[in-house]
Amino acid sequence: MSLPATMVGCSPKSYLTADTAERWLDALVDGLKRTPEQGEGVFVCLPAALLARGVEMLAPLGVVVGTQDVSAHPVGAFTGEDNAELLAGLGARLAMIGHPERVRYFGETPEVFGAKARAAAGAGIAPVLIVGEPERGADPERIIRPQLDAAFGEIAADAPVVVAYEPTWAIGAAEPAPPAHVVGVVARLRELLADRRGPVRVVYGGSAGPGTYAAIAAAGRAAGAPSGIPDGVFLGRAGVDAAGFLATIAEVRST
Ligand SMILES: O=C(CO)COP(=O)(O)O
Repeated sequence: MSLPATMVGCSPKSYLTADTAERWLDALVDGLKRTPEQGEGVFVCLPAALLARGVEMLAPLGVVVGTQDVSAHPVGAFTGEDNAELLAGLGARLAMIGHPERVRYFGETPEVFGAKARAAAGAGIAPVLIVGEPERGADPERIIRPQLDAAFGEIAADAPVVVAYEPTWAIGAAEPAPPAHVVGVVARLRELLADRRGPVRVVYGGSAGPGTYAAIAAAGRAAGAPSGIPDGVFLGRAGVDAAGFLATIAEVRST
């Protein structure tokens, strides 16, 4: 599977209901249809219950649709689970793995993340690996290396992956991580990812919204570090507001 060169996306987490999801999808379709690029370079990671509807509405515009989770288990007697074959068959091309909210609220471990990455990649779904240090001031590389290893130990070197740098301390925060910090970590991440043989994209997430990508890109240029500029941003709250998501998409496309 190929990945778009630029990737600007949203995980609406568990903010949506049946009604608000329909309005959100309608507003995205409407906004994207007004742009020449339509859904090119846009991705969404939806709750599994909204996957089929999201694919139906957004995939025709070229939006890459994925999920926020994937079962670590195969097809079989695992009540409540959404196996990777099922998700892939419904049109999922991405699956988020390793989000700190999965650790905090659901007790997921690096072993579980590895098993989920294996299941996703085995079904042709690109893992969106969420990595980042838990506290402000912690050494990002010391944390990120084992996070990457947990997944890369389980998937082929040529499997496509998206790496979302999301420092835990910047998720659900008042502001995103400082742009210069993001540039430094993303530049190092690209070095750590250099031996991947398949497509790799690096995005930034954590209180991102309109203005975040432009600020990071400006910091990367000012530092003379183009490799520190991510391939896009990954929104949570700010993207649940369709206007905020569309504004961010326009900004990334024009930066
Ligand atoms: O966790 C996130 C995306 O996965 C980001 O969430 P917020 O943008 O709401 O901080």
